[in-house]
Amino acid sequence: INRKELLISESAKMDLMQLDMELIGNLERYAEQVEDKVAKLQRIVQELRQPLEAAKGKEEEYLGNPLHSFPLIRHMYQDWRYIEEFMNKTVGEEQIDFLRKKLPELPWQADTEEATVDMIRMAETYGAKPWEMAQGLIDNVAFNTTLSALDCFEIAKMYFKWGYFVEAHHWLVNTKSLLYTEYSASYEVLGLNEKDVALLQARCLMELDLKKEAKDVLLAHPELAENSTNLLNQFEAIPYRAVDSSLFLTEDYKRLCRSSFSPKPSRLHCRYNSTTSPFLILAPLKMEEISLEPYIVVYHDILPDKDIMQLIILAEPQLKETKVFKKHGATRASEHTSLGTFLPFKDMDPSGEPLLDRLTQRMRDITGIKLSDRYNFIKYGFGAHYSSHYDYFNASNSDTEGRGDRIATVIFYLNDAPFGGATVFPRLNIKIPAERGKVLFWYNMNGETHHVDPNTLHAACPVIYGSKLAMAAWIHEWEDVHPTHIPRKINK
Ligand SMILES: O=C(O)CCC(=O)C(=O)O
Ligand SMILES: [Fe+2]
Repeated sequence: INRKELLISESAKMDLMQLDMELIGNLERYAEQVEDKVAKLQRIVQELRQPLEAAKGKEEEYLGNPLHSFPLIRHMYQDWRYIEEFMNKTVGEEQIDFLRKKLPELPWQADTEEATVDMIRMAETYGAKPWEMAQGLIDNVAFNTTLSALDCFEIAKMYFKWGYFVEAHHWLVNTKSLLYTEYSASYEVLGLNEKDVALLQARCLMELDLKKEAKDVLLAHPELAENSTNLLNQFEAIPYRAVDSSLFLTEDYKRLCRSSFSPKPSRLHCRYNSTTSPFLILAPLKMEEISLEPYIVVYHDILPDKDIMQLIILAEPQLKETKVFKKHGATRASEHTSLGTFLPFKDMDPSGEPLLDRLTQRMRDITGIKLSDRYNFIKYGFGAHYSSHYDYFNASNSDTEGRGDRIATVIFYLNDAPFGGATVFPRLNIKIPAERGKVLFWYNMNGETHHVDPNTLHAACPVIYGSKLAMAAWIHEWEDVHPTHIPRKINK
């Protein structure tokens, strides 16, 4: 398994499940071996006890019989030595070894942290309450799964780390109620105990200035009650120093992503564009103008199913992690969690070239301008997102050299992402649901002045269920742009 792909690639997760199954089987064999030893020990206990039980109350008479005293002496001399040996013998060493060897292949702490951040991003973006999330309910999508007390505790700890004490406290309350209601014999083994939960809960309450409540939590716990005053004083003396969260979700982003926000039917009507290319006079185009400044338009039904299928077949085997990290002050935030690949790629199936050429030509017919040489195929799985960003660089770099900045963006939607996954423009109150066959096009820069337009800030909402397949491509300023085809300020 490529570690980094653990969170997003389905095949990596499949491998992980396979390994989990193997480890469970191994643990079961271990338990059988231990059981076997226990069964033997219990049988021996019973056998050894029998003669003594028989002698109870008539010990002298019993020992007078050499047929009794001989076995006693022999047994005492011999058997206990063997029993000691047997007791000492470890069982299931093979299984312990197997587990030890597999440990390095298991997810690491960083993987768990990232997965926890993804869960929190889902909860925050879609406004899912801890108990809803624990029941598998996110933004009105019901999953057939639940979170355990251990899962909830992890989320609580992450919130605490960031100094989100109210949220941490909610998740701790949830952890507690799961601790009590669930069959929890295994929690002790798995390192979760009520004491730790209560301690963190008291700490949260102190940070929230709820001293009395904090004390009550400690008093309710037998191991903490005695020490409660001390603990509270300690908490008070050293206030917790929170670590910056790496979420950076704006209210507008959250509002737009939620299913409670449905895109307004655009007041601008669909029209048939037959101006950019003679080709389109014959085949008019269904276009939906979403905004005039910046110019944003959605084209419907211009990607045939056959092409979509072929694109997916081409790209799937090539998908790699495309995580983009951006520095936000002192922390590195994962901006973008998805799998991706550029098309074309080296040694691509030759049938891909004509397909991509056809797409480029199609977009040129439609928009009047030529897309860059490469398409960026993206696959977002559960929780995968792209946080708010601009597509322009507004700086010179290797991408802009000789061809200018990304003046326009095209997004092809290659499947339906019915739950989450919309593209949103938080500053424009615009939401484009990810629907198969649609093409979204917009200008990042003013068509005349080439000034970058900060209102083009956009993002991809986290995917709640299934995956989202899309393809992005960019048009650069000086790259075969036919200025007559750039819409002028239409609304004047
Ligand atoms: O997937 C989306 O909806 C947006 C992707 C995007 O903004 C990008 O690739 O730059
Ligand atoms: Fe973008």
